[in-house]
Amino acid sequence: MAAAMSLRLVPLPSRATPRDQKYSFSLITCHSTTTTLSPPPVISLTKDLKPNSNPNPSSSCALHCPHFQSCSGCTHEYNLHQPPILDEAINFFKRMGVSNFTFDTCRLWGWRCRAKLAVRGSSEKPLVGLYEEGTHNIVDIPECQAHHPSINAAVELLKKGMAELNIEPYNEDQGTGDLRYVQMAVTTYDTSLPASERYRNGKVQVSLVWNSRSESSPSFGKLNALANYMWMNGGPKRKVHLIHSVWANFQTSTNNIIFGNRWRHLLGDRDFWEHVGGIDVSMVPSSFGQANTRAFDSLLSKLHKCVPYGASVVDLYAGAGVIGLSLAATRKCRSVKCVEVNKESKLSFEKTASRLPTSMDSNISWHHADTSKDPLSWIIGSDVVVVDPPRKGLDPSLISALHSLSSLKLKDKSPESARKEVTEKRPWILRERESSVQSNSSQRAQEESNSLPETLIYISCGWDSFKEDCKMLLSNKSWRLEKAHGFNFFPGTQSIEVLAVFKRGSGVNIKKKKSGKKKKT
Ligand SMILES: C[S@@+](CC[C@H](N)C(=O)[O-])C[C@H]1O[C@@H](n2cnc3c(N)ncnc32)[C@H](O)[C@@H]1O
Repeated sequence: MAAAMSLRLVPLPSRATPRDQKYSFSLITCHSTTTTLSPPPVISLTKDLKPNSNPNPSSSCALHCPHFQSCSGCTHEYNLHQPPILDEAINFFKRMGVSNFTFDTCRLWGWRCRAKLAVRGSSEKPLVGLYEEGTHNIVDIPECQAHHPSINAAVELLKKGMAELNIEPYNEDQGTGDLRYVQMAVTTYDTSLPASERYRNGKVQVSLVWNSRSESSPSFGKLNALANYMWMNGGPKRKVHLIHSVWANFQTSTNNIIFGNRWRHLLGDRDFWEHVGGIDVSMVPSSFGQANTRAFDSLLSKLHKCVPYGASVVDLYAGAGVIGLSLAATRKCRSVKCVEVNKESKLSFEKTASRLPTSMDSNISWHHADTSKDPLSWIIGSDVVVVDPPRKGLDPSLISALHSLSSLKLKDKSPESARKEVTEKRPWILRERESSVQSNSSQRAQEESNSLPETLIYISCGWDSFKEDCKMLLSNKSWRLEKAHGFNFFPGTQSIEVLAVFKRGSGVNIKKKKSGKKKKT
């Protein structure tokens, strides 16, 4: 069984030097145990957050993973509460004018609720894991400490099924074999269990990426047999109900894109629900989902506090709209527009929206669109812009649009002129209706306003791109950085998740500019 953890706050050892005492990190020690997973703790390392000196590994939170170094998934073994990048983040934000940067850490093991794993090797001895750094060799990671334990258990079951049914893993060189990848996503939302037991009893939605074009290919029988094996041995009739559902994805391409375009639900519940940000969230396997469900939930709690009640919000790079919809529900937003390029996310958005409280009076819509095309048209009319781009960061056209806002306001003083210039270009008006979804509890027509956003909330999983984007946003003084928080989304890796809140204008100067302009007219 995978190690679980307990966390406890302990006083500093009496031998601690005055220098050590400055670091709030020193107050935390971790103990790896073999007990089952407890509910996820969230620990805020906020007070006196200072760059780390030279932490002593022996008193730190260690990974304890047998695959460390051979597997490329984790890059550091000790002090998991303090990713090495944290020092740099603290210093960066200080330079950008934010000295009260906070960092929330979360569970250190068993945090990954979503994993995409390559399947290679042979049917008798399948390897299911990640690539070894810089090679095309797969490292088998049966005891991965980052995975939710249900993922490791489901992988073990999969391997047994492959061996029994003689299922050949994919061979990259020859393009032969059946099973290429597997995606394992865990739901920890089983309301029949007490809340304290839900996390550790997570159930797995298994997606088998099959090396064929469709259900009509000759190997479909084998695929069905494997799905049935997993269901019979891990489904609801077993003492330990591990498998939530089984899906197939068909992919024959020789490039390294994991999923093909064709999906088929095979067994179990089609609907997959999780509860984050105060709402029930539906996730189809083809849509983006956050890997660290609990840490995402704590990020959403913090994010909610940054959005005024009744605000009009645009959620760019929205996926299935989890962020936008959770804001709609918790902040009673006047309107929420979600913009996403992956059309597969639409279904999840619709299902999630259908479970929102019926009493909500909010215009909610999801748009299948590329944020980089005419981004200004999405931004105008919103009070708050939320961006959660992929690791590569914001599209340059979006940065330019965000830059141009202050000059726009100065130019277009009359609402009529702004409306004339901007409204005609708005994609949610011009695009085909079927590419968007509107969920409107009051049947009120979509409000169109020409207000410009005062708040920009940037959620980032790519530290390097965030730094560049942040510098760009601040460069022409159209935005200022108000606050920033970090989250330990990926313990054991170099990555952190950042939530940064920008306010429009450079502060005092904006007033001077406004009054100067007034005098002229
Ligand atoms: C980091 S994910 C965030 C998803 C969502 N905010 C969530 O938390 O579930 C980034 C999302 O941006 C989408 N995306 C990437 N490029 C895009 C673009 N140019 N326009 C719109 N969406 C894009 C991806 O498909 C993905 O769903």
